[in-house]
Amino acid sequence: MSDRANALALAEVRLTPVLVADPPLLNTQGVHQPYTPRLIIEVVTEGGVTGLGETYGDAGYLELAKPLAASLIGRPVTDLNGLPALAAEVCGDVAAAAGPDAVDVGGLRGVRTADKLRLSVLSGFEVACLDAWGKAVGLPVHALLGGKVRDAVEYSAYLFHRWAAHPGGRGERDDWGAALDPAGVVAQARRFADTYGFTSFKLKGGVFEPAREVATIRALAEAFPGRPLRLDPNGAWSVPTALAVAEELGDVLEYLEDPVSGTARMAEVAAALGGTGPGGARLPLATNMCVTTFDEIAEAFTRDAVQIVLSDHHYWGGLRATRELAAVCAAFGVGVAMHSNTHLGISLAAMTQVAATLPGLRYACDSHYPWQTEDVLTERLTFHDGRVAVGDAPGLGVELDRDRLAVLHRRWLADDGTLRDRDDVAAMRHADPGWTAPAVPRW
Ligand SMILES: O=C([O-])C(=O)C[C@H](O)[C@@H](O)C(=O)[O-]
Ligand SMILES: [Mg+2]
Repeated sequence: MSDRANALALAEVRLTPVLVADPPLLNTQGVHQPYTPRLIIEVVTEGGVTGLGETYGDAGYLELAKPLAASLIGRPVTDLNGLPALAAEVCGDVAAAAGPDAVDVGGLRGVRTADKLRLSVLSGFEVACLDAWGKAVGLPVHALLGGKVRDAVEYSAYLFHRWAAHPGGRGERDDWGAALDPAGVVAQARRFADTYGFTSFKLKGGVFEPAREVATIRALAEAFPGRPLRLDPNGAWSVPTALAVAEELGDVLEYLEDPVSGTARMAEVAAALGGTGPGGARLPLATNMCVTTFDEIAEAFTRDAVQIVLSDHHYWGGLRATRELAAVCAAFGVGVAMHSNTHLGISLAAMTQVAATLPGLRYACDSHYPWQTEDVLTERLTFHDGRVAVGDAPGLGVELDRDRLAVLHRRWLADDGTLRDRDDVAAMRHADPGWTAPAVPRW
């Protein structure tokens, strides 16, 4: 190996699970726990460069990350195409943990398959390797992906019905207050717009009966005339309910996200929707639930079940897989945008780097980041005019704050295991002891 290649070989990989404060955000499954698990990955090259990655931190992901971390030692950071085969070889047979109908967090992340679990883990390593590679050669990650086509990536305000505080005084308190009716959600949207400059708005639905959520979208449309609005009940509605909501809101929605559960029902809704929406065009359906793997694309696209796929680089297998997804979507005339789950700044930087390289990205991306008051970076990423600037600093352009990392890791160590897996249903039981995962369709 040349000296240069040797310097790019991996000498050390560090895994640090953390628990991150999360507000009491409501969704159709329940409510967010006061702390959510994330996994921070550091890869260190022989040349002394450290790359950062982040992915889901639930126990099942962490278990796969350990053997993958060990097997990376000695391999070059540039060997990204070798990661899937390596993960398949060393991560063991996780099929038992992911039966045929398994889902993650009640379906909020779509199906749970062995392949997808592996991809969700290796994506964190891919990002860390890209960061290290970029830092080693003095190039931003977007350059390693072929170069940026925009200088800033637009994000939407991610609106949630929420309580002022977690039940029983658990967790941290923030100053957002409750948002449980149209006025509360409009006030939340106003603060997002004023603070971050967001001009498009997504409401997490499926929490209250549809008429109440329709009224909230109407209130948002009145408060922000002409602005793109989305509603996402996470598959909680029946086909007739979805069609009724589409009929009522077709003139103000940019798209309707996962109104129903599963490709077959999405196809039914899409087929029935001809003629609604602005100018008589069909109101598009978006998903981050029924198309979350390459295996699910063929059926969904040939049945015209979805018109926009919300990619999530974590579970699609990384930044390069996200670009492959975008290419497949483009070939089928399907739009692409970006989904988010609670995440920190490393993932926001990764999302921004890859989004900057996608020519066909026409929708503002989702991000939970403004809800996260804690981070592991020395400097938080910032939104201006609803956008994150795409810098040209080497790698992801972010730096780890070791003290913050240690604090959030200590919280993970101190937990007795109840918060190490995201469980919105269990969190809801602190407010409503009889709460169980709602049957779908809920309405
Ligand atoms: O668009 C989505 O479905 C999501 O962002 C999934 C998340 O889990 C969301 O429901 C949440 O944070 O409660
Ligand atoms: Mg969604």
